[in-house]
Amino acid sequence: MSAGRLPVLLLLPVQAALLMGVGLLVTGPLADLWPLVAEDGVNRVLAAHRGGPATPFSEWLSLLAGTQSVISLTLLAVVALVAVSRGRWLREAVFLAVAVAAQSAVFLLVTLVVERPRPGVAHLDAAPPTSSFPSGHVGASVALFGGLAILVAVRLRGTRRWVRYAVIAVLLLIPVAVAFSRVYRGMHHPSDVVAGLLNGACTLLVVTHALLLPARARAVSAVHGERLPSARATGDDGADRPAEGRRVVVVRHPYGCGAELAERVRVILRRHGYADQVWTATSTEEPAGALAPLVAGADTGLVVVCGGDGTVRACADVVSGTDTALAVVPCGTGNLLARNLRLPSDPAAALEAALSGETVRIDVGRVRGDGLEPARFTVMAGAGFDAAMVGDASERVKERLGWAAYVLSAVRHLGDPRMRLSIRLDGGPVRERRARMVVIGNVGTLQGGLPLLPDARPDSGRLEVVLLDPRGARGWLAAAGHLGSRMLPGRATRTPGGARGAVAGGALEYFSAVHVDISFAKPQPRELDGDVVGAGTRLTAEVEPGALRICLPPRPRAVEAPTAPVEHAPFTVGG
Ligand SMILES: Nc1ncnc2c1ncn2[C@@H]1O[C@H](COP(=O)(O)OP(=O)(O)OP(=O)(O)O)[C@@H](O)[C@H]1O
Repeated sequence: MSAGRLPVLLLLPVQAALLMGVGLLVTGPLADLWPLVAEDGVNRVLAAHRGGPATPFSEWLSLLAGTQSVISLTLLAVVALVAVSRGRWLREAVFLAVAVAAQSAVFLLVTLVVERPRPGVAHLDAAPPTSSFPSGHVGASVALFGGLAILVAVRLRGTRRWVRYAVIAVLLLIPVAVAFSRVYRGMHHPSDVVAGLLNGACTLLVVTHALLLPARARAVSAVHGERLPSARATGDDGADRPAEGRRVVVVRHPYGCGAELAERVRVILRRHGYADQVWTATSTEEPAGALAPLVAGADTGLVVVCGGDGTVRACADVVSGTDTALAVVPCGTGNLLARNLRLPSDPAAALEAALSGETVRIDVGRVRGDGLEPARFTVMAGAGFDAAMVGDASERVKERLGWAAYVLSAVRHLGDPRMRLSIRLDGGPVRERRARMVVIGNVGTLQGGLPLLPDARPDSGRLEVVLLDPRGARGWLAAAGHLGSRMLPGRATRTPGGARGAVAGGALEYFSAVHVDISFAKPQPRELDGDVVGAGTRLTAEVEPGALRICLPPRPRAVEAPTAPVEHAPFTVGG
C-alpha cells in the first residue's frame, strides 16, 4: 500500500508529548533533585569565567543556530540540493526542510506547555519570550547540521572516505558547540540543551525513516529467529516447491522493474531451472499484463510478479484459487505484502530466497461494493482518510518524492469530515460508528514496522478491521502513542486474546471477522492495496482462506516449525 510510511511521522506528536512530560518533570517534582539542583552552579561557573576568544566564538555559534540563520541556511541547502542535482535530490531537499520544520514545531509545542525561567546569571543575548526548556537553537542546529551529515553519509558514498568522515564530524560537532555556547552565554541550563539535542536527534530519526530511506535500504532484520508461518506443505519432504521445468510467467511493471532488474530476474529463474520464461508487461488498463490468457493457455508452474502491491494484487486476483504459485519481486513503492511476509527487501534477493524456500497457502480478501467489480486484495482494503490521501497524491510528485508525496497529500486531508458508517461482522448486529478511516487487513504492518493491525496474519482465515477516529489533537496523540507503543521491544507481539474493541480513548477500534460489511452514509473514497478504486457507499470483504500459493524463503533452521501449529506464530513484525 502506498501510504504505509506516512504513519511514522505520527511519532512526532508522541515525541512532543514525551518532551512536554520531561519538561514538566524538570520544572516540577524533579526540580530540587540532583543533578538539576546543581545546574545553576554550572551556569554560574561558566559566567564567572567568561572572556577571551570564547565569548565572540560563542556569539558566532549562537548566531549560526539562530532562527534567521537556520531558515536562510536551510533554504540555501534546499535550493542547492535541487539545483546541483538537477531535481534528482528533491527528496533529500524535502527531508532537510521537513526535519528543520518538524523540530521547530515540536519545540514550539513544548514551550507552550513548559515554562522554565532562564538561568539566574547575566544573559549575553536578549532572552526570547519562550521557555528556557528546551533549547531551540540546539534543536534547530541538530536538525540542520545533523540532517546535512546524514545526507553526506548516505548520498555521498562515492566521495573519499576520510573526506566524508571529516565533513560528517564537523557537521556533528556544530550542534555540540552550539549547546555549549548556549549554556556559556547564560541562555540555557545544561538540561535545556540536552533536551534540545534530543529533540533534534529524535526528529531526524523519525523524518529520516519516513522520508529519506528507500524501502530496500531498510532491510527488516527484526524477523531473525522468528518462526515463519506453518506451511501447508505437500510433497515427500514436507516442502511444497514450485515445479521446476514448467513454464514461468513473469509479470513486470515497467516502472518498478527496470532492464537491469529484469535481467537479474531472468538469470535467477534460469539458475533455478526455469528456462521456459514468458514475460508480460503491465499497463494501466492491464495491471496484471496478459497473465490471465497466459495462465489459461498453458501449464504454468509459477508466476513471478515484479512490481508493487498493486501489481501483486492484480496477479493474485488471477491465480487465487488455483495451484499456480506466486513469487514476489518487490519493486514498488510500498511492497507491504513482501514486507509482511518477511521477504528480503532487495528485489533480486527476495526472488532468490523465495525460489530456495517453499510455498505456503495464504489468505486473500475478496471485496465487493457499489460501482466496484468484485476484486481480491492481499494486503489491506480501506476507505476514508487513507484512500483520499492515496488518491490525491500526484503521480508526478510521487515519482520525484516517493513517500513524501503522501505526506503532502495527507496534510490536505487531515481536516476531512468524519464518515458516518455502519459495520456488520459475520452477519451479527449492525454497529453505528463515526470514523476518519476504516481499514480491513489481511496483513497488518505498515512501512516503518508500524503495526496498524497487530492481530492480522495472512494465514489466520480471518480479516482484521480497524476504525480510526481521533478527536482533535489529543485523539491523534492517543492514536499515535498507542500505535507507536506497539513498536517498542517486547510490545510487538499479539495481544493475548486479540486486540479487539476500542483503545487509545476510542481513537482506534479493532474488530475481527470472516465477513465484513460496511455501509457509509455518503460515498467515500476507497482503496485496495494502495490503488484507488473509486468512491462508493459500500465495502464488503470476505476472506478466502488459503486461496493463494506463495513462495517464501526457507525457515531459519533454529526455529523450525513444531509439528503442531502454534497459535499466534508471528507472521508480521507487529503480530
Ligand atoms: N505501464 C504502466 N504505466 C503506468 N501505470 C501502470 C503501468 N502498469 C501498471 N500501472 C499502474 O501501476 C499501479 C500498480 O503499481 P504497483 O502497485 O505495482 O507499484 P507502486 O504503486 O509503486 O507500489 P506499492 O503498491 O507497493 O506502493 C496500478 O495502478 C496500475 O494501473
